[in-house]
Amino acid sequence: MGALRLVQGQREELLQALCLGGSVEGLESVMDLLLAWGLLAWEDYQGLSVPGQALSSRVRGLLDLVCIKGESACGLLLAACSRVFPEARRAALSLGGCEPPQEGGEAGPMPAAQALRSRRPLLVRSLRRGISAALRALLQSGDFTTCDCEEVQLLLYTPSQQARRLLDLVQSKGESAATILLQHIQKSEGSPSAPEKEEHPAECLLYQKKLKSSLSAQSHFLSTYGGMGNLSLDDIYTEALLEVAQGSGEAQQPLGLEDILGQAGTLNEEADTVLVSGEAGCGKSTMLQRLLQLWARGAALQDYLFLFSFNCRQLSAEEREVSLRDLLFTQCCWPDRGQDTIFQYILDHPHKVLFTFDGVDEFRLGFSDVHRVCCPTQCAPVPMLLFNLLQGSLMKGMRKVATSRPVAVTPALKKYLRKEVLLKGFSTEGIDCFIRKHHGNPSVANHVLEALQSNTALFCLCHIPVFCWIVSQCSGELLGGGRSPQTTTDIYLMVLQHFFQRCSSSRARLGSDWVQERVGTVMRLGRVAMGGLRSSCFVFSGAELQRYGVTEEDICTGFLIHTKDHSSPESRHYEFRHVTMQCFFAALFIVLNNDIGSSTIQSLFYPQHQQESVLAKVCFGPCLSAGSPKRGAQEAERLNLEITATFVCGLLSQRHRKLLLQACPAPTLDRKCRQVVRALSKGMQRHFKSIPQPIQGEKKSMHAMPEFVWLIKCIYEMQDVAVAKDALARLEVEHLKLTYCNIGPVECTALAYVLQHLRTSVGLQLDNNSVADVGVEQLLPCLEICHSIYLRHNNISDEGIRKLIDKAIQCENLQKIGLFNNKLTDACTKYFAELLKRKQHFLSLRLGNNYLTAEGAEQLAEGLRSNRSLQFLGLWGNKVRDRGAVALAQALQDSPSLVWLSLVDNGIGNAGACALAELIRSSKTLEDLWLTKNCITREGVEYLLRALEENTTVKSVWLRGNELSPEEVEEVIQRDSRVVF
Ligand SMILES: Nc1ncnc2c1ncn2[C@@H]1O[C@H](COP(=O)(O)OP(=O)(O)OP(=O)(O)O)[C@@H](O)[C@H]1O
Repeated sequence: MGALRLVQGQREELLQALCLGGSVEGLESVMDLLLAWGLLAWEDYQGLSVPGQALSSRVRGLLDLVCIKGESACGLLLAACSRVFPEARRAALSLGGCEPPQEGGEAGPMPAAQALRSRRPLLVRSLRRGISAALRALLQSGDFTTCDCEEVQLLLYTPSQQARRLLDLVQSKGESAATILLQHIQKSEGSPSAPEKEEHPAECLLYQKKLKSSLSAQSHFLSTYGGMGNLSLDDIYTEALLEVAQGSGEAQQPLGLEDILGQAGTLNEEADTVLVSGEAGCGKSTMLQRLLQLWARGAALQDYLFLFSFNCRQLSAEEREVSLRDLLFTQCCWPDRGQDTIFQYILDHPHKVLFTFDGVDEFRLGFSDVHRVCCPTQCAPVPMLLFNLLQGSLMKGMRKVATSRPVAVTPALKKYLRKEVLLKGFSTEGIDCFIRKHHGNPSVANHVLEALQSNTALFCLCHIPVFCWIVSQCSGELLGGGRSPQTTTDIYLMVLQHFFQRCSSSRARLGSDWVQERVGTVMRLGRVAMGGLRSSCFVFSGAELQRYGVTEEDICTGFLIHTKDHSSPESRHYEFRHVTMQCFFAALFIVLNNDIGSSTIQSLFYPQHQQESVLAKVCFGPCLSAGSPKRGAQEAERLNLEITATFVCGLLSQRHRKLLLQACPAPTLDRKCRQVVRALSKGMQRHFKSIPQPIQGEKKSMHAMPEFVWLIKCIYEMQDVAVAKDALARLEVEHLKLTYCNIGPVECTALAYVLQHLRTSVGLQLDNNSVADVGVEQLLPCLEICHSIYLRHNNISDEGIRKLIDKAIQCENLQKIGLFNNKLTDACTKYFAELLKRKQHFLSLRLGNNYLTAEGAEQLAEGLRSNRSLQFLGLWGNKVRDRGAVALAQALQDSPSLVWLSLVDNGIGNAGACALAELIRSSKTLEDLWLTKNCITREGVEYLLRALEENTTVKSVWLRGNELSPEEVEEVIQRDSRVVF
């Protein structure tokens, strides 16, 4: 198809691709190339760059212009797009095969202004990091004024945009300015490190020293360990699992700490903010703390001269309006001298500065990009300043690392992210390593690890570092022989007891009535916790605590710790050791307080329907002074309430009845328990009501939202089979979809506990979560009820498969397994072979994008040979090569059931094609054979064509991306239309 028709036919797609993410970078890079290739005259370019014009109208203008200019102009546009677009965007478009004009073909020297145009894409790249030096050269030559320099360096521009503004301005100044610039660039290219080897002013170096020593001191200890032994971060820090979030299109590789700021997973080159997201207690703050510590020691991120670290919990307490300068110097680190020089240096060298913001979800109002602050000296409310820094309106080019819980990562924020990294807690090896670090004594560590091995539910909980910390902290209680914890409530009750024991005056063990003895402390801290949650308040002044009646003795229990670095050092401030502990105390308060009525419990379970803060009124009452609850996007607040609700369920479980009766009469507990059960049941019903009627021919399917997973976890905490059964009594679906729901091992335990009570069998789709081998093991109890299980992209290895298949063989209903994109190797194919031999009603096995080779295929073939039911076999993206393809084809030749086989991208050549031709010849059932992206030549295709002549059932053989010339492709299509390219 001609280029003009390609552009006209894909106008909408090109428009979208050039406007993607609202960034002008794509369009401007394309225009750079078109200017360089001479397609755009200078006037055309200026017409398309009118300030204030919307990006989409600029793109439309460009598309109109190239269409008017005709076929070859369209060809160049497509060629430019194919150079600029990343692979995923290119793949979604048809960009033809137009070649750009030969570069460097001009005869003889050309005027400098013209050279700037024809070398523009290169010059933009080389100027990006040396704008200041180029401007200095132009100032010195008198071609530029200071006004010109300021215009180029507007903070709103990205470095590439600044480079373009510079080139445009030089063009408009004429030949002399262009000559100076070219000379300057040639000189700096001759000594490439020259502009980079900038000397830092002495004041900056001194300030850096102060910043480093203050960060070093701040990051030495972990706050959870405050006052409990002297473990430093160095002694206890354990690597947690970091992964690039989905959407970058890259394979999921574990990341190291410094990779957070590296290139891997970048979605938007022009954005500056990297977001690390993870659930409560999974280690976000600790990870940042480690990053700061490494920078302060000179062990990481040394490209950054300054690192400013902010804790959003503390920032959100700042009610004054502040400027960027205040934020750096007053809130972070005060420079002893040369404030102006340092601040100017920061403004001039944004790429030398790194900001970290811990817990952006802790701002009462969610991220918003409505109000703009672009001037570094303008005062604004702190959240506004922070949001402008994150989105790059303020201090463009300065890198930021922010952490947040996933709920607060809204689409509005995502737009401005350079990339998103997921923090997934400890791996199994991480748990082992943490526990050994925590317990200096190896024999205690071994005992704790043994206790965990024998209690898989607890072991799963330990993947979340904060739980791992509690379990380690309470090793005495854990090994003491009592009932081993199963739920999060169990382990928080354990830590409650542990802390009371620690501060008990007598060394003797607490008596069995310890709750009764300590109920006063529990209620006072509970009231503080609850009031704080409802107003997103996590830091409390001494005076506030006094108003709640909190005593010195209460504080000594250790649940509250001093807040580090609070802005008003004259008065002490406190916070709970971890926010989950605050949630737990709030839950204790709700359960034990006689005055709490049904509306409170209701507002806990229906947060979206809450009226003006019923809980706040109950709990804060007259004490409510600072920060009354505000309306707004309070997603993180909702998450804390959800955690609290989960604890409420756990506390109301029959298992803890005896303990709580010490502090609360039975009728009160009964009443609350009934209310909670009703709320859970109603919550579930709300979900079921949202299930759409199935379209004809499709299965009745429910896509669960994260709230569904939370309700399931609440039910699990209650540990009451009757509640689980009742909750699912009215769920009638054939397919339950729980994709992208942050399901890890802990959630798997809860899901299996509840879903095993489903009345009819379901397809359980858990794709794109973090189930892993431990999670697979937890899911086994509900495998009986599954007719299909999909676990695509879940970090599962051969060990997980061993356990899965062991159970699957015994499950009558199970007919389909999907394991695309995990970590499976040949070591697991013997299990699948066994499954195929033993289950003669099994229908579908999909193992694409794993690490299977010919050896694995041969083992699988053993099972296929004796199976009479398999219809779908997917092995896309493995490496079975010819030997594997031959083994599979031969094993499937007598299959009476095979309908669909995919061997896409498996390194298969003509020998494999020849064996597959035999399969085509003999099969009476095969309909689709996928052989895309292999290395079959025309000879191999001939075998397939001949076999097709003898087969009437096959509908398609997919062969795109093999080794055929365009003429051969054309000829083959003519021979048999079932061959698809
Ligand atoms: N990498 C780690 N190494 C050792 N201990 C860790 C690590 N990560 C977390 N912990 C332990 O877990 C506790 C909670 O972690 P942290 O506060 O970093 O979680 P978070 O994700 O920031 O939680 P939240 O979202 O609730 O603020 C830490 O105080 C520490 O005791």
